[in-house]
Amino acid sequence: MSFIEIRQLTKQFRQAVKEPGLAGAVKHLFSQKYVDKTAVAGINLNIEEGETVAYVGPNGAGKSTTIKMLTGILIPSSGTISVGGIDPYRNRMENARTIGAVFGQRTQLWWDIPISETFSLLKDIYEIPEALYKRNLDQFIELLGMEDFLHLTARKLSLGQRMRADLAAALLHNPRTVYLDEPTIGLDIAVKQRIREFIRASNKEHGTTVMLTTHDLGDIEDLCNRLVIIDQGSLIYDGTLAAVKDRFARERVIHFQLESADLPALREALDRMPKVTADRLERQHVSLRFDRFHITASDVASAVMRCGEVVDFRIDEPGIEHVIKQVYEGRISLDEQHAGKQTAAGTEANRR
Ligand SMILES: Nc1ncnc2c1ncn2[C@@H]1O[C@H](COP(=O)(O)OP(=O)(O)OP(=O)(O)O)[C@@H](O)[C@H]1O
Repeated sequence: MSFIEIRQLTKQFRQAVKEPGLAGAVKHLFSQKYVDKTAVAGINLNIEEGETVAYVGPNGAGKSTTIKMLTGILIPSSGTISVGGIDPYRNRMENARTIGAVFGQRTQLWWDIPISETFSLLKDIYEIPEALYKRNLDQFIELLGMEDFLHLTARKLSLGQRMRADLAAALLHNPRTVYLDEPTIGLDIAVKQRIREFIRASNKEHGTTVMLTTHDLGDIEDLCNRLVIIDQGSLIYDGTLAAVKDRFARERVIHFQLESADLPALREALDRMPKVTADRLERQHVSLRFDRFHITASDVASAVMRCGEVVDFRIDEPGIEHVIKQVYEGRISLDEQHAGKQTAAGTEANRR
């Protein structure tokens, strides 16, 4: 049995349908209409203890809803969840003792209490032994650089300070699992780095299982050994980031700086070349996107040189950000991976 087991997990929300304007609002008072919105549509997922999983997808894909069901905040419409043998919703108290959660958009700190006192209250709530509390607190203060704002109330903290304090509060009791929903949103790069280092250290030192939702590809690259992509409530990929990169980093963009170019001739030449598209087509700047498995960079360059005088050129590989965006937008299908052809940890786990 895996540490986290999710079976056929589904969540539907009832959403009120209102016609626009005041008339619509009044009409709704007398005859309410609702539609059922499926936020999570039959997800199956196994996660082993100590894994660091990025749970990503476009806006509205169902990420936060899944995390809320895992933390026991929301009850599934159907399906089951087991986290370390516990059903998070039915055993909310027991579950809460073994997990930590950070929701980047909302703080869990007491607004009007100094951060140091919040930590001390959490010690009592979670019944953290004195020695462990002291050791964790000292380490967290140092790793997260919190010394300067421990005496301030949450209300007075900057976003970056607040996120660090939230993270420390979530991990003070050494939870076996942490759910991080956008933990680096809106933060500058220095604070992001600190937070990522802190999460890495916790995973390494305590074997904490980490499930992270993020729109920041840097978070995934720095922290996660497994990538799960969800779209419209369903899993569309479960594997490694490296596997996505290997398979899809086939696209290249070649940029030319030209003295001048015969654009109509170049357009005609491009029409004859498969899998080559123009990102930019101007007399002095041409950027062409091509599939390196279909055509070589030198063939693309030769075609451009026949239509103009090339002064300089450069070839770019697409970042993983671009690849994932294309997956979201449905331009790249990951069905092959999802069918289990790859051997990534996730798919292996899901076969068991
Ligand atoms: N309490 C709710 N009531 C009604 N619909 C909801 C509720 N919570 C979420 N939804 C809907 O469920 C879908 C999934 O929402 P969810 O917040 O899980 O997406 P997400 O992947 O976390 O998106 P984002 O990246 O924008 O945070 C969305 O269409 C959303 O409008």
